[in-house]
Amino acid sequence: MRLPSMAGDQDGTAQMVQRTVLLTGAAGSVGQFLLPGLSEYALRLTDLPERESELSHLAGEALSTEVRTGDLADRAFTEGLVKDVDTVVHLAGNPAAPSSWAQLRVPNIEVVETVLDAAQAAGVRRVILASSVHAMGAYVQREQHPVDPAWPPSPCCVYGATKAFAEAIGRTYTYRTGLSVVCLRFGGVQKRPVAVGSLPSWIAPEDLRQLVVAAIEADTARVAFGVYHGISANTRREWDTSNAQADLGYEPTRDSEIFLGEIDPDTTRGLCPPGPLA
Ligand SMILES: NC(=O)c1ccc[n+]([C@@H]2O[C@H](COP(=O)([O-])OP(=O)(O)OC[C@H]3O[C@@H](n4cnc5c(N)ncnc54)[C@H](O)[C@@H]3O)[C@@H](O)[C@H]2O)c1
Ligand SMILES: O=C(O)[C@H]1O[C@@H](O)[C@H](O)[C@@H](O)[C@@H]1O
Repeated sequence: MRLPSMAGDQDGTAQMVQRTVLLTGAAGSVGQFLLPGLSEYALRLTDLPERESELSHLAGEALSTEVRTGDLADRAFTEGLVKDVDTVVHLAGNPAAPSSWAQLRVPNIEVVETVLDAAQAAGVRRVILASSVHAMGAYVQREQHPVDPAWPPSPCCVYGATKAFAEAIGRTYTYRTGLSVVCLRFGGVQKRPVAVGSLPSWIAPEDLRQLVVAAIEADTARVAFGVYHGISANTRREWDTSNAQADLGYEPTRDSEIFLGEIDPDTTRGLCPPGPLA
């Protein structure tokens, strides 16, 4: 599958241009599942300096893959990183739920603002934010589902609240600057679900790749801003993905149910029950 974008030449002739996609947090768990789906793009992979060897390994021999390491909290580094980029797929952050505000403030709040600000200043077309079902986890914990992505955020933990904030600041950037922002609320990104409790919110690597490519490719005139649940076609799903189908053409193909007979019988969901904040 080729995914070219069309751009006008100076003489008016249409030309195929390969998009440059910046993947942050590329050495992380989601990044490694996602990368094989992005082979049609010119890629810029980034992560912290201590992950440089993993990044170089991931980049392999591919000529169109560039590696840059640094801390996204460093504004000057991030400003340089987003130059000449078409789409930022922003995965970097602290994915641990529950975590304390002190552990989340910089990676999940300040870095998001830095990335959005640098991206809009550099003329980036779209930023895709890795959000989470934890932004809506309290609905599921109260058995209110399927969760409609248009409902107000109802985080089950501070981690989920940082994701809801990221969605809100993303929407602010779209409104004020025209930067397109697409927020994908991933469920559990795993090769296979680990327990019965994670069957409803599993997203298979294949569906993750399809969803992110669809989010990169969606026309900005149609989708300036959007929030979508990133979940496979699970028999037990508690997350409405119909707007992802309507807006992005997302057609998940995997169902966690096929693993039922071979996983841990624990029915605890990955979401956070009420209790102390962290
Ligand atoms: N793993 C899941 O199932 C899941 C589900 C929902 C949402 N998410 C979200 O997806 C994203 C990726 O999650 P993951 O599981 O791959 O996490 P991960 O911890 O495996 O990877 C995150 C990466 O971000 C990098 N990073 C963190 N702070 C950084 C900074 N200041 N500058 C540069 N790099 C930095 C880390 O070094 C790491 O490699 C996160 O935003 C997470 O909240 C993950
Ligand atoms: O980061 C997250 O949001 C994810 O964390 C994982 O541990 C959970 O299994 C998954 O359900 C979450 O969606």
